[in-house]
Amino acid sequence: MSDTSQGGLVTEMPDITTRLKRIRTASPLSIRLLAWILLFSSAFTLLASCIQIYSDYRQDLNKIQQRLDVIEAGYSSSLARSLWALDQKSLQTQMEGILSLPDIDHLRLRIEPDSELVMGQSPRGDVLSHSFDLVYRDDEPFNLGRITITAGLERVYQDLRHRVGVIIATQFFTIFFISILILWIFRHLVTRHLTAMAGYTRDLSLKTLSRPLKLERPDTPGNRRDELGLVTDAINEMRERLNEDVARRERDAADILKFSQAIEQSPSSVLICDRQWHIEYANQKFSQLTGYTQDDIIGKHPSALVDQSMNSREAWHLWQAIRLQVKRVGVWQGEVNSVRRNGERYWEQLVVTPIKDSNSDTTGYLILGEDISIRKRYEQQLLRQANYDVLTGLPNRMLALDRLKLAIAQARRDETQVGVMFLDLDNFKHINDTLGHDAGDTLLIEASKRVSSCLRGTSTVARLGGDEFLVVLPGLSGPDAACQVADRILKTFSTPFMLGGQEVFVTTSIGIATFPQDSDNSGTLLQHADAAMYEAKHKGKSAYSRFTPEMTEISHERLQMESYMRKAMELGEFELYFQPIIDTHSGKLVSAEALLRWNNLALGMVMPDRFIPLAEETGLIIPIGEWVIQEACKAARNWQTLTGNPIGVAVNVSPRQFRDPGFTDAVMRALDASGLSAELLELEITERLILDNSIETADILRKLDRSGIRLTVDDFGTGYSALSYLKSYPFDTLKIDKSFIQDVLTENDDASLVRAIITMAHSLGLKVVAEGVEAEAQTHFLKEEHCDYSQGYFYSTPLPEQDFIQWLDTNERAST
Ligand SMILES: Nc1nc2c(ncn2[C@@H]2O[C@@H]3COP(=O)(O)O[C@H]4[C@@H](O)[C@H](n5cnc6c(=O)[nH]c(N)nc65)O[C@@H]4COP(=O)(O)O[C@H]3[C@H]2O)c(=O)[nH]1
Repeated sequence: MSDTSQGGLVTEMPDITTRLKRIRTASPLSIRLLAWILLFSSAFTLLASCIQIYSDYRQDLNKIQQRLDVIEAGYSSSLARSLWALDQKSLQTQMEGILSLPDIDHLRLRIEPDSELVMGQSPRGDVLSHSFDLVYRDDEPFNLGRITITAGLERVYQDLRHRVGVIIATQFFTIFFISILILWIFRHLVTRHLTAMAGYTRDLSLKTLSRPLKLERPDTPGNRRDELGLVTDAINEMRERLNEDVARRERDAADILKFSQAIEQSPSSVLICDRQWHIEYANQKFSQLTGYTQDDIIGKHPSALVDQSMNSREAWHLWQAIRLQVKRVGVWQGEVNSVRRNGERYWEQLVVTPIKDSNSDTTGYLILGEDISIRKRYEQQLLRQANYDVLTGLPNRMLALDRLKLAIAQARRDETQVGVMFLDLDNFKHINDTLGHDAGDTLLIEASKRVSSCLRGTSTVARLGGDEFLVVLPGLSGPDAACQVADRILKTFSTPFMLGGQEVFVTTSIGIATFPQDSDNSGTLLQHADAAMYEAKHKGKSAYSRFTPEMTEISHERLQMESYMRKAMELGEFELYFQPIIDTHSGKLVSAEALLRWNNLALGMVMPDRFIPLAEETGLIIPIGEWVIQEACKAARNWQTLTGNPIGVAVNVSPRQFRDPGFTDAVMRALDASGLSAELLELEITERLILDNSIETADILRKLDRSGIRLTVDDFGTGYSALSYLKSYPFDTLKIDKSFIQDVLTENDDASLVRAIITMAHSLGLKVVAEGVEAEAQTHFLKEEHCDYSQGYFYSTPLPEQDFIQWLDTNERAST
């Protein structure tokens, strides 16, 4: 039994507990409500009951009063008669009759003159008395006495109490049950839902956000419109908004994480500074690059990280300039010599930009850095290569010309003179042929040392190529000073050279021209010195000659060539040769370079190196160049028709031609006329042209690029070889000058340079053509180094158009 009862208890417990819980959770509002209902309804019913009881009480009193009035009306005359007749029995009967009436407790009859008859018991408590005279009417009225009837109110009061009790009891129970009913209805319709809402809101968290609030009631339009429905909607809307906010925050957080990881793992070093340029953040790459940890540099100014050899004032000026430019232009880019923690210096390319918020207010600065030390080293090496002669270590033609121009400018200011000497070793070709190239090289090195030993520190001796040297003597007091130097040079050549174990006497011929007497133009001074040198050679070797105006006649030849050239177009003396450009890996033809030849009756076959500079100088290059492009496009279209394959054509463009305002139109016309697609035309532009860095150059290049024409930097390595410039222009291809390819297998320096150029070009997205490939071994090297295309005698020499078509035919058959 006990088990069963315990079992019953156990099973009932949760129900009771939940009920209690519910009552506890529901009680405050319900009980308060119940109390208010009871209070108001009790007060109301009490008031109503009081009014009711009072009115009943008044009615009872009225009834007694009416009864008394009725007694007076009914009994006064019969009592008076009985009294008149002294009929005691009748009187008594009547008085008993009155006494038997309800509520009448006592009668007092005062009979005139002084007797009194009393009947009934005198009531206790409140009474209602009524008296009237007993008058006998005969001829005249006789007042026989006065009767006083007393009605006790005890019964009325008892009734009243009873009624009050009944009313209060029924009202209480009615109110109580109505309240319970109301409470139940209210709980069912309202408070249980409010409790559910409270529970839902209490439990609401990011985990439960996806669960909407649902009340346990039918989903009817009426329910949806009532207050509970509105509050539920409001809570669910709030939940959805929170959900969206949370999702947005999660997305933002994921984005922020992604960006911060990208910055942290960026291959460039990243510094973030606050508005006062104090470093706030540095990424891993920065630490790898500089050796500084975040803690070392946080709060510091970036100027603390630049080259220590730069004094703090310089560093401050540099950062001041950066700050100003960033403020004005919005970005600063440049190369800075920075220092690692271990004191090692390195070059980095910096880009500094402001970080702006949504209101475009600067909140900090971003400094991106890239280690360009390797590129810089190669650039310097290339620059050296471009400016210095590898064999002798002397400046080359280009640098010598620069120095001559500088010396002339300086002399103009100081009103001094500049001597220009052209030196040529006599019989050098003969020595080279008989004693071998090594002896030739030794001679050139030794000769350059002897010439240098005769000069002051401000003078320049340069090797122009072969056995030709140029000496620039700045700040001379007069022309004789140059002659003295020439004398000294001739003297040093009087001692024999040790070449291949033998003593060899080598002499030199020197031509001298002086600024300003002979010319004020560097180019003309060189020509004059050249002419004077020929004069010295004619004099007999080991001599020097000063320029005289008569020597200009020598340039007569040049003038003649110019006049022939002017007629060459009309006479159809120009012809295009084509040299194949081959895919290094597959060995297949990709395109051909158009190379101009001039067949002149008097001069014979003239090579472009001889006549193109003159054509440039005279401006004839513009019509000639236009003709070349037209013919080249026509030829390429023809190959396509013949072979069914698209074969490109590369055309050389000289600087003057490129800068001609009609150039781009001429190119477009040639494409239109031939029907060649623009992608098959490639324009080769020398590196020197882009170095002028002018806006027009960039504009023309971009215009050509937009039309689909491919652009190549020609003769790369012979100019300033600044790879950084290449980034700014839309070039597709870079052509390594043949001078590098020639010695690629014998000179380590050349090999490493070619390797570096290919790597750098590829990193800039450029294809590479190696020019001057003459041996199969070179093609192996180029394949290993992933050089894209090759061109040179190994594949084919430049061929007249008909021969090239034949070559195409054989080559096609060979490759299929
Ligand atoms: N040693 C050696 N040389 C090789 C080899 N493969 C090709 N070459 C030569 O190297 C030169 C390559 O042309 P470039 O560097 O553009 O240099 C060209 C180019 O700058 C200029 N040129 C040629 N045709 C034109 C033209 O139509 N317009 C302009 N503006 N310049 C031209 O004249 C220069 C000389 O042209 P070319 O005498 O035809 O000389 C050509 C070609 O015959 C090789 O394996 N070994």
